[in-house]
Amino acid sequence: MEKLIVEGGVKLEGQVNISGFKNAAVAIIPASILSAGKCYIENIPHIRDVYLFKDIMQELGVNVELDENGTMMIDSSKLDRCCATYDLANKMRASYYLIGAGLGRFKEVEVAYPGGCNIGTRPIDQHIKGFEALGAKVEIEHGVIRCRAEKLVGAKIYLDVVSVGATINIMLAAVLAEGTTIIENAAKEPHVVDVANFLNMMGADVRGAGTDIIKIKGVDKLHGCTYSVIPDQIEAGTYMIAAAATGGDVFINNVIPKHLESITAKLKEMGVEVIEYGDSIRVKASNNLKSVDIKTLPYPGFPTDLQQPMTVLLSTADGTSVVTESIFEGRFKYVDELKRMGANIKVEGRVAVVEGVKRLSGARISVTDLRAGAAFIIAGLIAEGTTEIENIYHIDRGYEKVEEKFRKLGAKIKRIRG
Ligand SMILES: CC(=O)N[C@H]1[C@@H](OP(=O)(O)OP(=O)(O)OC[C@H]2O[C@@H](n3ccc(=O)[nH]c3=O)[C@H](O)[C@@H]2O)O[C@H](CO)[C@@H](O)[C@@H]1O
Ligand SMILES: C=C(OP(=O)(O)O)C(=O)O
Repeated sequence: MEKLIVEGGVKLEGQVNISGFKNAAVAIIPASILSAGKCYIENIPHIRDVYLFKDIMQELGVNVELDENGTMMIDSSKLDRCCATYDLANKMRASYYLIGAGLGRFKEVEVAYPGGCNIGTRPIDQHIKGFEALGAKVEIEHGVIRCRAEKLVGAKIYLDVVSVGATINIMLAAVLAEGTTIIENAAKEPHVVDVANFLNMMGADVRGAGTDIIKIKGVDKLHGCTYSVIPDQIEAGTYMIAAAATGGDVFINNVIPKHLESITAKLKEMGVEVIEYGDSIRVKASNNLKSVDIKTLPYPGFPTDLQQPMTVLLSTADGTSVVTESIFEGRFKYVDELKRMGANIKVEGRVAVVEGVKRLSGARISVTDLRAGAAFIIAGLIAEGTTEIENIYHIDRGYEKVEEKFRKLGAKIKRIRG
């Protein structure tokens, strides 16, 4: 078992380059099977979820190669059905995109129920509602989701909750359907737009992604293409928060500042200087951070995926902050571990009341999910003494070269076996 050992007390300084967006990559990779042509996807991060998806695709019979520079070649010309077993699909959330993509291409698909971070109940009823509206018959038996359709026909689908996964999955199923599909109350997250742009690059006709109404005119066929994944909004936000937490001065490069506006706004409210350049952001912090209230919301609101790092930042700010998690009811599980480091946080349901303390102290802690892992690294960086972080495979799901990037900023962090 690998662990991360973090020594606290260093102000982060220097430059960090942000990788391709995990949540876009893990949708674009399966989306590529909608075409039998070759796709070259650039800026794919070298992370565990991508490697898992590569395994899933290879197991399905797709030819996939990923080079060191992050270009993935996907050739699904030999694929004649889409069937993903429990062992593959259960390892990650995004495996559910094989349902939309497989249904779109073959009108028939079998995928085991998805896994992913344990942060709440995470139903998929809105995905199913969308597939059914397009004409598919959906059955769930023995943990396997089976969808079949004689043909898929465009429909108007109103999502009862704003769901990134359902929006993307319905887009995937609809691009080769007959007629026009309209998704109302669609998610507007940057990766929804990225997937739509990728689909259009393959010859699809998707309009309105990034607004809450997406129109998809079905086309007969898609072709291969070359596409580059957008920078990771959540990785960028994590380094912004880490810079602020350590009182550092960091240039975060290869970002789209617009995607980071909610984080920038909150950091400024706390008294942190945030300067935007074309494709980089400088975060320059002082040691006196003010408390602020946070409420997670669908984009352009504050992202739930940064709630955990943000709560760590607030744990040593002056005064009391209220953090409301409105997306995933189980996303405060990590707080018990933070308390072992001296944080003063009370959780009631979806609300955490954070009383800023003078300092955290290093402890042995265990990662509960991906973003909790990132949050614990930040906690270790601001704590007095040594923090030992266990179960770091969660972090490797979504952060490329994590200790290398933090070390380049001056952090004392190393990975050990034991
Ligand atoms: C691989 C990926 O991109 N993961 C992201 C994606 O997850 P994911 O796509 O699973 O999250 P959703 O946007 O679908 O979930 C948003 C909310 O809708 C609810 N819901 C969702 C679908 C459904 O059919 N029914 C339903 O009730 C969920 O329980 C949750 O409360 O968006 C989340 C919200 O930004 C992020 O935290 C995850 O990092
Ligand atoms: C929750 C996340 O991932 P997933 O949806 O893959 O579990 C995340 O990226 O923070």
